[in-house]
Amino acid sequence: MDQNAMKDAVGRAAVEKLVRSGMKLGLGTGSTAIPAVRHIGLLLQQGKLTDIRAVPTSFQTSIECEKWGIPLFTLNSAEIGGSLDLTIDGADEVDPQGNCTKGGGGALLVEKVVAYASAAYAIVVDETKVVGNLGLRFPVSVEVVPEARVTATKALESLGAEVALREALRKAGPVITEHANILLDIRFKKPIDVAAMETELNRIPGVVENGLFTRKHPTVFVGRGDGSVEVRE
Ligand SMILES: O=C(CO)[C@H](O)[C@H](O)COP(=O)(O)O
Repeated sequence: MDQNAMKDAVGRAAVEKLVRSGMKLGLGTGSTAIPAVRHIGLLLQQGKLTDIRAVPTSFQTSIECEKWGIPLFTLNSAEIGGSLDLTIDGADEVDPQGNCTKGGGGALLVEKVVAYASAAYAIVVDETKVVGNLGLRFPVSVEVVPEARVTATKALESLGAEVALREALRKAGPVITEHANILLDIRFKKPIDVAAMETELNRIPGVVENGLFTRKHPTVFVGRGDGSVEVRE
């Protein structure tokens, strides 16, 4: 089974198991979360789901919801009232405890606000994302105000990280996030205390948010090459 089919299968499995009519849903960003959004859209169009109120985590997700007619709100909308029943999102890496890193698609700031405002949290990944320790192979994303690029880089290096400014692919210069910030990608040489590091990174002046997600205990759906989906509660 190719990777796209695996992402489709894992997104569908999470929606089938967890999404119910009447829910207030956080919808994630990226190539694994979007098939879950599509499946919700399909079920709404078929009348198998009703009264879904969705909060998207990015421009990409909003566009996908618009395509499917999924009703969109913000966390501030009266219809949402700052809390969600469930969020489904992808991840860059997930460890055996369900801690994960996010932000490869640059949307970590709203993804974290939405995740931490959700009663239940589900992560959908393919099997290549499952690791023993976070942040050694795929970098942890750190969203920083542009004015703090150099000072934050030095502070991150003093925590033992290798730091790289995320460059845009088809534009000269850095990636600019949906909140007009830059992203520093940091990689560690040895395993870190992920919960402590999530707090520590946000203490650096100019850091807006970081891509370590350790305060939720998600249900993790892992898509495998043979087409099966493992559910880790
Ligand atoms: O955190 C994210 C975006 O900010 C994504 O969920 C994460 O990067 C995984 O994306 P993909 O499923 O495309 O690999």
